[in-house]
Amino acid sequence: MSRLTTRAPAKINLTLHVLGRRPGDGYHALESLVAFAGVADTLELVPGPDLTLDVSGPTAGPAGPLDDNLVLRAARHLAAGVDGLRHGAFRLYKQLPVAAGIGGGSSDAAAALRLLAELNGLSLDHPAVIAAARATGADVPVCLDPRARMMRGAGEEIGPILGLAELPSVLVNPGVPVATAPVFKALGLAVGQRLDGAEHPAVGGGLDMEAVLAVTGPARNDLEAPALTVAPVIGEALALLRTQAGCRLARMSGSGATVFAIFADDGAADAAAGAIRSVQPGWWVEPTRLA
Ligand SMILES: C[C@](O)(CO)[C@H](O)COP(=O)(O)OP(=O)(O)OC[C@H]1O[C@@H](n2ccc(N)nc2=O)[C@H](O)[C@@H]1O
Ligand SMILES: Nc1ncnc2c1ncn2[C@@H]1O[C@H](COP(=O)(O)OP(=O)(O)OP(=O)(O)O)[C@@H](O)[C@H]1O
Repeated sequence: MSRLTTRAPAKINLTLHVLGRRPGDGYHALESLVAFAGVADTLELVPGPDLTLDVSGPTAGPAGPLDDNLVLRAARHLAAGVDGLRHGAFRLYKQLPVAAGIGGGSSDAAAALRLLAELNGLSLDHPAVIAAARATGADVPVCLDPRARMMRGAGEEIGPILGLAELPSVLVNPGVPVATAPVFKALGLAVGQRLDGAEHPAVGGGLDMEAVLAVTGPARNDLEAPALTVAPVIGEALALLRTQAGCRLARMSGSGATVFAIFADDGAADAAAGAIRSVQPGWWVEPTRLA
């Protein structure tokens, strides 16, 4: 087999409810409606005897040391679970912002597992693939087959594909890296603590845009308030999106700092992206679709 390639799209939490903090590992129990954007990193794999990684692209530097890259970590986890796993040379083109709440590293890791699964004739629901995804990070399982779904538990419970309508959107990252752990910590929950009334509304399949807005509008991202204490500029990004014509919903993704807005149509999303870029030329601003 020659070169294999795949895209690693940005993950967007359209909603994120924190139900409490689990006894044992102290991870937070979540319910989140996750969708994926048209903007992506790209990953290729040239099969060969050595497991290696080369990273290029505008955000290659912030992604950190090669040896710690989530692509290699995921590959090592899979190799530990599959005797004689075939691997090779990965090449990652990194353009998603890093430490940004859009699961860039998780999506890269999941992309690596997809390519390795393809090379080795493993299905994505093979127990070793799922175990490697879980061991690599909480967001990796939902990124394995990147289509809109509910995610529960600490990220390990993945619901069926929902088949959401494509949502014209704009993603905005105000340029401040935000690490995930301090945002969860700022919630201030004790291990074992449960939050009452935090349940997520039921989400059906095949929703059109109005139905998605009807479900997501009254829902929340419970990490938005703690993230705002860590990076107040998130509030400026949200305010700027909310003043754009055709904005139907604006919210933070994941643990921030990236915020997204859903627009009435692609034209409104493009116009909003242009307007935001002209006011904030240093920010990462991408019109896209979520699904
Ligand atoms: C905020 C989300 O992005 C929402 O999709 C995820 O829950 C976080 O996913 P992630 O970045 O892949 O998270 P990991 O790298 O596994 O964990 C980073 C840190 O976040 C905290 N963490 C993560 C997930 C979770 N459900 N509860 C947590 O408390 C833990 O302190 C953990 O040490
Ligand atoms: N391929 C990669 N891309 C980005 N970051 C990586 C990668 N591999 C390792 N990292 C490290 O992982 C950390 C988290 O980066 P990432 O961009 O995945 O965060 P995030 O967008 O906040 O993720 P999430 O939404 O899952 O919380 C970074 O600080 C970086 O050093």
